Amino acid sequence: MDFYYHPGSAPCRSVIMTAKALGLELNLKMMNVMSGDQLKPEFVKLNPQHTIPTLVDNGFSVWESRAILTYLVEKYGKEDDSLYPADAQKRAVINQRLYFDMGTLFQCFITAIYPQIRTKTPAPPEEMEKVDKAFKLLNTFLEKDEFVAGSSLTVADISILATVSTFEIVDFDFSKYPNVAKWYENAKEVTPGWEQNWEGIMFIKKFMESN
Ligand SMILES: N[C@@H](CCC(=O)N[C@@H](CS)C(=O)NCC(=O)O)C(=O)O
Repeated sequence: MDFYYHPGSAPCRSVIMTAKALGLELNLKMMNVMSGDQLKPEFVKLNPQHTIPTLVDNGFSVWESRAILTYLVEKYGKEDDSLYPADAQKRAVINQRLYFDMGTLFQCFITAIYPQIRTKTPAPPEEMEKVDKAFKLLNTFLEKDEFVAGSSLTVADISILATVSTFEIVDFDFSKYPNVAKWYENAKEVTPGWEQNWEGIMFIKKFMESN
């Protein structure tokens, strides 16, 4: 399976962790989006949206990290795999969390935190308010259960773990959100591939320090 990625990208890291959880080997193909690798015609043929992560499984090309995560579990996981169980209501909660991650949590990373990484300027207060609101919501999701979508680790935890850990680049204080802080400590312990995820975070930290 060819996997087009960059270690600094949270969506890419969520795929790496999910593959590890499923015991899958990825043929890693590093892409430098800063220098435009994703715009090369041979890549645009695979993914006209020219985004990473992109997975090519035996000629079948799929992108959008959360679509890749569910594809991998459905194709290569166990029957009724706990990472993405078959039950419609369990799936609905997992999907809700995945869409929350894509549309709200990761989105506010892009608008509030990413510019700080690129230009070292603090985010406008209204952008940081969106971050606060997103983390408060995540804290609420974690009121009853140990994991973001119930009592066991799912692809929603893996996707959100990739996002939440990326906030560490700016030394984000999780202690204001105690359920999130507790979940984060546990998720780091129990998620396969956490070490590779952390290497990606360190990669961005070094990039920030050297620029
Ligand atoms: N929602 C997408 C986001 C993908 C994305 O925006 N990837 C960025 C890198 S993190 C990218 O490929 N940018 C290059 C481009 O859009 O040309 C996902 O989760 O896969």
